[in-house]
Amino acid sequence: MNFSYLDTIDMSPWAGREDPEADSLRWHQVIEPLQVNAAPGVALVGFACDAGVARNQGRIGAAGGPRAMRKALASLAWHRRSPTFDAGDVICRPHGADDGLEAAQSRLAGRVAALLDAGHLPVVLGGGHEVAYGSWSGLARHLESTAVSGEAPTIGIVNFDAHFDLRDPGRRSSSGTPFAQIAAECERRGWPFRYACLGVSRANNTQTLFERAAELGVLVREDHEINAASLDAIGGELDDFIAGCDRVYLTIDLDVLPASEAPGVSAPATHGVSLVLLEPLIGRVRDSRKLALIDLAELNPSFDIDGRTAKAAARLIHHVTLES
Ligand SMILES: N=CN[C@@H](CCC(=O)O)C(=O)O
Ligand SMILES: [Mn+2]
Ligand SMILES: [Mn+2]
Repeated sequence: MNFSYLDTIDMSPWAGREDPEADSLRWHQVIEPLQVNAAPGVALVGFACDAGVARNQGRIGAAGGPRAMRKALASLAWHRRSPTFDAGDVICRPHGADDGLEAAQSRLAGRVAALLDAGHLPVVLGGGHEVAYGSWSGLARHLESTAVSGEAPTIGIVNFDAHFDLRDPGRRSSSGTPFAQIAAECERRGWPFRYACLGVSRANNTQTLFERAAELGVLVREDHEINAASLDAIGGELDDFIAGCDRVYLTIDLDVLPASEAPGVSAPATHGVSLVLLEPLIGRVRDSRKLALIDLAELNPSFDIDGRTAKAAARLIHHVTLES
């Protein structure tokens, strides 16, 4: 692992309220900058990038997502036991006419793979949903290097999203293409492609995307299907999906939340799936013991209202990293 970046980790977002009473710690008082040979724990990595959103004709600003998520997380109460680290940012920088997206995704993959090799649970803070291709590539790199020769790992992708993000990458990938890119990469490697996309808005995904999802055998649940009455049944489907996978990659596009709960995204959802419904489903993924990697995408602080979306993201990070 190349640890040269460890000296540059910016801990300035980790500040906030301090209570004088005992057992009153908050995230900012516990989180540490990642060190070489640190004990395995949760490792936060920022992906400061919205080049994929720009390519996808979206509202840019997601590059500010990692800092806003850290600041929202800083003051949340600490209820964990194992260590938590800030593993710095991967920053997407243009080089001349190149917006730098592929290079940034590749650097993210390297960092995620190294964190996994060191036994950490990476939580990647996006960034547009182009983060997913970098995140998954890191897990793939890690599994490749640890797998018994010739064995194809079954990575289950659980995506909470109003969108499939299965657009044809054609000549240019974007925030709308990561799962099509991963499907193609799985095919190239002879690996199974297992994808669950929950919270999809029919009104915001074309017929072609629904057809592609069907061809790829995607487990789909639309936004309006996820309600209090269906929650247990959909949770059961999720459990069955996970049972068929070796490891799970959980990716949360914050635009799965209703626009009132998450206004600070590129493409706010008119219907969405409320946090109240999302949390129990995410809890099932967490408790599966197969969760290897998490990312949160599309937080765009420039469109947020009163930090609502950043707070929702922080709450989800808190929830998904809770120990039983
Ligand atoms: N990350 C994905 N984005 C959506 C954007 C949709 C929109 O802008 O309305 C997609 O490509 O489908
Ligand atoms: Mn989306
Ligand atoms: Mn998405």
